[in-house]
Amino acid sequence: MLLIEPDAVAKIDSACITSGIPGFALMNVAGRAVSAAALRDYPGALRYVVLVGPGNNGGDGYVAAKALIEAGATVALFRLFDGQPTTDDAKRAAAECACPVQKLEEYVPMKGDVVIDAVFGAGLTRGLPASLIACIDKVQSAGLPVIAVDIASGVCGRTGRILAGALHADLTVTFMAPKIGQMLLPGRIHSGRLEVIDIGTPLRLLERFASSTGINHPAVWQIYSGPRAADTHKYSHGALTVFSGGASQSGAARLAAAAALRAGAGLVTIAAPTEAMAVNANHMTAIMLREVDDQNDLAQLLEDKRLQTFILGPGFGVGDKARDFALALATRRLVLDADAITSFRDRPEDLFDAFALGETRLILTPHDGEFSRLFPDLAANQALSKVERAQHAARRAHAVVILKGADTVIADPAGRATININAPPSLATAGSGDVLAGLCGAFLAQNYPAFAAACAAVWHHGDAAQRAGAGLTAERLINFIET
Ligand SMILES: NC(=O)C1=CN([C@@H]2O[C@H](COP(=O)(O)OP(=O)(O)OC[C@H]3O[C@@H](n4cnc5c(N)ncnc54)[C@H](OP(=O)(O)O)[C@@H]3O)[C@@H](O)[C@H]2O)[C@@H](O)CC1
Ligand SMILES: Nc1ncnc2c1ncn2[C@@H]1O[C@H](COP(=O)(O)OP(=O)(O)O)[C@@H](O)[C@H]1O
Ligand SMILES: [K+]
Repeated sequence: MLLIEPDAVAKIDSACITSGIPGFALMNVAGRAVSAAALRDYPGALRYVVLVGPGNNGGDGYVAAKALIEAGATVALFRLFDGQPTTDDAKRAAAECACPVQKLEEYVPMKGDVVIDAVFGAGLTRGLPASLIACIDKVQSAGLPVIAVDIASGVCGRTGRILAGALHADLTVTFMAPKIGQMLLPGRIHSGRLEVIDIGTPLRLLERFASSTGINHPAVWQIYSGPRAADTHKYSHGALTVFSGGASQSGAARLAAAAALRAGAGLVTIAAPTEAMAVNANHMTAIMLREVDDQNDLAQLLEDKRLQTFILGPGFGVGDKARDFALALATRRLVLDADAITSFRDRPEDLFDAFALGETRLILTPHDGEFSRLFPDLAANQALSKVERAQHAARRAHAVVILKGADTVIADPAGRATININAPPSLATAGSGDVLAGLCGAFLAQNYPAFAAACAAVWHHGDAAQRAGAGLTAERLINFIET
């Protein structure tokens, strides 16, 4: 699904005008859609309180106020700052709205109020003024329902960040397409339920100015999935090898391996050190087991050219061995997770250089902590959004980066990115990252390109968790994977 950045809003606006669609016409549709949503969702409101700002977001607010009055509702309008609106369209909307204007400071919340936030939208450039923050506090402590126009005021539409204060909306009525900041945290939480309104912007303009970032969706990998050919065999359907840690840390590799098998990898092998052979053998049936202690054993394993895909990291332990193994696997497809990521904290370039040439074949799956070990400068750069951090990292590492969290971002070296939105919070459970690594390995082994494999893995991870419901454990999660 398309996403847009706030910068694109003004570009689309002027392209519409060039195409003969006046901005005021769009504003009218937008404002009327807000009033319709308010009447639909809160028909029992005693008063609709419209808070307006100086730009076109405020303009939408004047249109909504006018439409609500025409529908017979009681409306009160409060304006941030003295003076007239600053844009021609907003001036016209204000002039056509008969509702008396009061100062924002004068607003006293009353039971039965429904607040419509039309203060700032795509044009927010800095933290909120003190008078608005005071008003937000009043609204929020009175527990009033809030409908945000386009974006909840205070949320940055590019990063999802809150600079200084922001409203918590119950519903956001947004226009044209969702904004990136409504998908990333904490902006997603501040947006409440999101309703996207087609205000008549031509699709060709939307597509021209849409972000290269989209919402993660099966359309990204659909062309690579499909039924198995009748003459398939287990090697052609993806042979995957997962490296196990020592005897007491071997569970993570088994979780990854079991998830991969469930997700359709044809043949899954755990490569374990001698000390972990018995424990692995005790816990596995369909998964193969192979003894690999050191680099010599690994070199022997790699002589089998059918083995093209590997997972290294879950429970593996941090250190030289993880680093050496990862570098030895540089000509194969590799999912690098957990300890194996941390193992490169002092020499990340060694990893990046090893995978620099040829097709993208490395998937990195860091959570924020692991990310900051490999990319400390990107993690510390407050100007970057989570999407931008992942994009920079992917370019630098010549890898697909899955930057995990409640708003997981997947990025590739070419600048493509998706934001995943189907993951429930029940995934915050020990071992669920190992299951994700297994899913990545499964799709990579089935010859999905790395970006498609990563997107499919993250989506199926969330999908399985949704179906598993409450009381999720990593083991249970695996049983709900359906690909
Ligand atoms: N196709 C379209 O384009 C359509 C767009 N539509 C609507 O237009 C909205 C975008 O409108 P917009 O560009 O006028 O921006 P908006 O959010 O109203 O704010 C800009 C004003 O706020 C000011 N300002 C900013 N931050 C501030 C702060 N922290 N504290 C104080 N002031 C601050 C800023 O001042 P400046 O930074 O320039 O000094 C400027 O005056 C969009 O979200 C949607 O609702 C619809 O009508 C449908 C068609
Ligand atoms: N609040 C949340 N909502 C949705 N998904 C989450 C949330 N918290 C964590 N996750 C997901 O759960 C997984 C946790 O992985 P990770 O941090 O590696 O944990 P572990 O090491 O315990 O397996 C990641 O895929 C992450 O995106
Ligand atoms: K708003």
